[in-house]
Amino acid sequence: MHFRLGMKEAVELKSAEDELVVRHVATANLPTKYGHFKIWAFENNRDGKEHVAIVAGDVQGKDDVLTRIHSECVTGDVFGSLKCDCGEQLERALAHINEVGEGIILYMRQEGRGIGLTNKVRAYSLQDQGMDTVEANNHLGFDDDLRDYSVAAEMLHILGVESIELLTNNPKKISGLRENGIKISERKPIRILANPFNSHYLNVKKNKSGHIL
Ligand SMILES: Nc1nc2c(ncn2[C@@H]2O[C@H](COP(=O)(O)OP(=O)(O)OP(=O)(O)O)[C@@H](O)[C@H]2O)c(=O)[nH]1
Ligand SMILES: [Zn+2]
Repeated sequence: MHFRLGMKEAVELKSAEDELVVRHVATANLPTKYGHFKIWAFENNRDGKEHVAIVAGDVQGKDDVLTRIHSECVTGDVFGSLKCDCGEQLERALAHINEVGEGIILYMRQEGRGIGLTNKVRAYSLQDQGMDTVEANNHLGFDDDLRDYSVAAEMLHILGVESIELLTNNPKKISGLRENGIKISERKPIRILANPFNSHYLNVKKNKSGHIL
């Protein structure tokens, strides 16, 4: 049978297709050098990336759960790059949440603030030639930050937290999560000492990207 959708049905179909769906797929024990956690794997229809949650203790139904939303940084998190503060922030957050005994790290695969690893290396190459982080992104045709926090917010909803204390220096993360229905009772800063390779980067984060440093 042949039929045509009216405008109203077509619009409804489109919004149903666009609706964000995040699903919890599996949970397993994850012993680490920082302590024992559980790892939760999720899938979603927005970016198709494999975001995970690292969870200490029982967070379901709890208020003020200590939480870090960490954006993937392969260079910093894996290779110990000194160009940024990511690796140290991740280690600090894992150790701190383990100490407290209850908390969440969302490891979001938003490499390079959402431009991906290859483009971040392109940006680093421009930085080698004198540009700062923001200029390099703009030169490549990207905004300085492409991250969106809707998938992270849905992961927190699925984990069942009532409210969180967010470990961050980035006010955009706070507003991005709040816009997606997450209650943030407090912001907790992460203080990392600068080194000769990242001091300029940290200054740009403070002066151009609005980080509280
Ligand atoms: N495009 C680009 N991304 C970078 C650069 N340096 C680090 N990143 C990425 O930036 C992300 C981390 O974001 P930051 O702005 O450093 O910090 P944040 O996560 O927003 O804020 P905090 O919660 O305070 O850590 C990671 O995905 C890194 O890969 C860079 O020079 N260019
Ligand atoms: Zn980094």
